[in-house]
Amino acid sequence: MKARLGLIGTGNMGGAMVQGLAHRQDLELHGYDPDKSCLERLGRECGLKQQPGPAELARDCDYVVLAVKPGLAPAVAAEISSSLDRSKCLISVAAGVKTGDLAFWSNKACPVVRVMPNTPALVGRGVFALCLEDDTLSPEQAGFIQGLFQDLGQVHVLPEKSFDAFTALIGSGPAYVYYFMESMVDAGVYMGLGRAQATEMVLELFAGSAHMAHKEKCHITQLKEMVTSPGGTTTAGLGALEKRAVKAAVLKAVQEAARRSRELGGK
Ligand SMILES: NC(=O)C1=CN([C@@H]2O[C@H](COP(=O)(O)OP(=O)(O)OC[C@H]3O[C@@H](n4cnc5c(N)ncnc54)[C@H](O)[C@@H]3O)[C@@H](O)[C@H]2O)C=CC1
Ligand SMILES: O=C(O)[C@@H]1CCC=N1
Repeated sequence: MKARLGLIGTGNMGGAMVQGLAHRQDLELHGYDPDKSCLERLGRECGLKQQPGPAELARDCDYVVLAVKPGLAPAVAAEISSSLDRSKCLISVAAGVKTGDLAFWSNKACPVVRVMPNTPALVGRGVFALCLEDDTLSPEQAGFIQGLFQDLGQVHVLPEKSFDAFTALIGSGPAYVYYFMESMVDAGVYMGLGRAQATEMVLELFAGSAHMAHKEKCHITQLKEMVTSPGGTTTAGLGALEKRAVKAAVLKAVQEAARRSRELGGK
């Protein structure tokens, strides 16, 4: 029998999960979102079954993914609580929202799993943190959930205390990478390259550099040194980055994101 997985909220993250899991023959995907346009598109493209509301979705599904904005999590968890039971599992991807609060809002009706994803899940290359600390979670449920997210990318089982750090670094991470990519493309345009061609070059620069870092297995600093000839162009460029404290700015950015994650969780 197919496992029934329901997504409450099919925006950027919920939608990415639906698209990433659409190929799985052993899953029946359900969705609810007040925005009917994204539900209908996912119905057409991915075979998502539309549900009339969160409570109906929770009643009909074995695994219920809460993919709404963190501020909506208390109300939605409370709304579905009477449709949940011990055989089901509530999975939240909401930034900052803690398992203890989710269990409280949903009246401890079923086990709760906290997940922090990132958007490359859309193309099967997400990085996920899973908090599997709820002791009412069965080994079968834990195994199923790990398998689910392994299908969407790389999985790290982490204690909940590491979630603010993971959220700040990896959940928000794609935005930092795209910010840096955008800056590189703008620099190319500033130096007279065409935007389309500069974009193509920068995308391959990132893809090739990441691929090389995976393959070569040496320290990232060594890879940087391989590019940096004494008295050459790279050391001139890196010197300008150091002068503007870009690494310190990156550390600060991740710290600020972690602070916001704690704030969203009410800490
Ligand atoms: N976008 C990202 O990169 C990541 C997002 N997250 C988390 O995922 C969650 C969703 O974020 P996004 O997908 O980016 O937001 P989004 O705004 O793209 O999607 C949220 C969806 O929830 C729907 N919605 C609003 N009220 C609802 C209700 N009562 N019931 C069901 N659906 C409702 C909206 O129509 C919207 O489609 C957030 O809690 C966020 O913290 C976590 C990691 C990464
Ligand atoms: O910006 C946010 O709050 C969400 C959580 C991590 C990535 N996006």
